[in-house]
Amino acid sequence: KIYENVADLPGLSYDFVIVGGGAAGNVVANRLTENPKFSVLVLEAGLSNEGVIDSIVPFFDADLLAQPIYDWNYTTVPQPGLNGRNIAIQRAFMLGGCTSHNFMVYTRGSAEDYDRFAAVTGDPGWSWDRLLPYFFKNEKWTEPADHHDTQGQFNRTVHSTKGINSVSLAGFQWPIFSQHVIEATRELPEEWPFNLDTNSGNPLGVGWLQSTIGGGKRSSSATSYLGPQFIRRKNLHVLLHAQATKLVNPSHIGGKVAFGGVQFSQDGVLFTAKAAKEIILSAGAVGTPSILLHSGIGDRTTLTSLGIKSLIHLPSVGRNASDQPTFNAAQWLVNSTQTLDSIYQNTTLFNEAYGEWNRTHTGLFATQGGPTHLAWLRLDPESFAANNFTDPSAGPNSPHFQVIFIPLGFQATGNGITAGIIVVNPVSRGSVTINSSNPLDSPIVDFGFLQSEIDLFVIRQAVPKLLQFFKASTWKNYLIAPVLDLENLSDDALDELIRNSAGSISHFVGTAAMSARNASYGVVDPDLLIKGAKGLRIIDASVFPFVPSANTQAGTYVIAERGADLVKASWE
Ligand SMILES: Cc1cc2nc3c(=O)[nH]c(=O)nc-3n(C[C@H](O)[C@H](O)[C@H](O)COP(=O)(O)OP(=O)(O)OC[C@H]3O[C@@H](n4cnc5c(N)ncnc54)[C@H](O)[C@@H]3O)c2cc1C
Repeated sequence: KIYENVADLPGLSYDFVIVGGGAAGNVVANRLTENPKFSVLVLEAGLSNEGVIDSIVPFFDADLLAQPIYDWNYTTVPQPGLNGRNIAIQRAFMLGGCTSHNFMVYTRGSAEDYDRFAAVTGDPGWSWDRLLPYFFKNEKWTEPADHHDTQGQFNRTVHSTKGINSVSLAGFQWPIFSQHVIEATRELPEEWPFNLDTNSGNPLGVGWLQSTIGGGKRSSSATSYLGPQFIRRKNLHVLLHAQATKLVNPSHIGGKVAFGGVQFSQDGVLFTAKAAKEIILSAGAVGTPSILLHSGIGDRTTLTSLGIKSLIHLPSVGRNASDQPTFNAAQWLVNSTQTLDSIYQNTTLFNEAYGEWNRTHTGLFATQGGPTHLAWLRLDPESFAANNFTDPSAGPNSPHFQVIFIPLGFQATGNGITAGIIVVNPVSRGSVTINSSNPLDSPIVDFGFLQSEIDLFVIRQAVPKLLQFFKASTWKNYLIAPVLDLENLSDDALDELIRNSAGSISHFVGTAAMSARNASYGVVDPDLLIKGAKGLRIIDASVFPFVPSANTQAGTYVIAERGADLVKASWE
């Protein structure tokens, strides 16, 4: 059951207390309550997702992001790599976490990404082969809203229809634009090969977009893992408007620190939820390290200087943060009215599309207002060596950059298209720190964007490769002109443009990374237990040792599915 008010909860003592009802937290809550003997409380700081139309209609994703009440409204510190700009950090303040407001793009990454997790943690359980069953537990492959013929658009054998969270091909395909993208892959099969399914573990190439959408509606962790058949379980309680402040009642057991409960604030009043078995932090890559630091888990010197009693000296808390920078300046005006610009510029078309969605959950609004295809590509490995860089990818079958093809030029008048470039293996690292002992103060977040020259290099090298794609003859009568003449920019001018315009694709991870049991760094062991603590685990995007070469929700779901099994294995 979902509660809005702490006074309505039957009690405050549970077997498991999960902090954060986001991508990961709701998976863990669902899986643990499969066992009727386990009682679970989820503490979620944000609002309900129920009935929020901008979270339900896929096309309204951008409208939702523009509403501050559904966001934590954090901003980064000035980013030297972005010429000193601060950038907005989008983090959902609602049940379902970022899966309730994200762009719904479903991508898993490469097999090598997960094999690298297994290698750095020394636990083969994190390898692709061992995680594939967890991808399948998560994914419920669903026919697209328009029931179009999907032959040649995906590989059924790498998907599962038995999971919980819906995934589908787009319910509206932008046929003219899509045809050009596919035709260009035919013209340039060496550089831009078509890939039937980029979610097979071998992502290289260009493939059709897959999204966490089912029946023309967003499928979030709240609508799926807390769906009606689950949330009615007697042993599953979710409390909204409950912001965890810190872990409390520490004791020492066998040389480890155990915490008796989680302190949280509702309407300015503090309460404590007790966990008899485990506390699980799933507050995301910003929230989780903040709670740890306020609980005395982090770098001892920093904590002591803030007047916080240090309980576990773990300097890696809040370090190793990474996000994938994105550069969206490759835009063209096009000779077609069939782009998203037409919908945004024409109220009649907009209302017709909304009417269709309201009647049948089909049409333009049954898919997000974004990409039709994604490409995952490599740069020449020798170009890295020639510039004294080490190849940052997880292996030869993993990409260096992603391209998102969007039939939208962001034009006030006329029509256009955009091809966004994303650095999928950033080497730059940022941090989450605190500068006060008040847990309700905002943490200090640094993305460290483009601090390592190699990240800038990847974008600079990707630009000419991208321009080459749009030289394929199929585009000839379709493209009118580029919005910016990227082709004739000097390297210096391009670097400056990148630093002045790059932004975040909101794939922030790694702030409480897992590492091998005996490693001298890291925050959690391969079982996701906090080093030096007892009965305390982290299950969310904070534990990624590296960001996978993917959008991060699928990877987070999989960490949570396996994480839930690790918890169960300890207690069943
Ligand atoms: C704008 C945006 C677009 C994105 N688009 C995509 C996409 O298209 N595809 C994709 O794969 N990924 C996308 N992502 C990334 C993906 O959604 C995240 O990686 C994923 O949701 C992370 O899951 P999580 O469980 O770690 O954290 P979250 O999903 O953020 O969940 C954390 C939850 O904890 C709650 N919380 C935080 N602190 C506290 C506290 N102190 N007390 C109680 N509750 C707390 C939060 O309110 C939130 O509900 C996007 C992210 C954003 C922000």
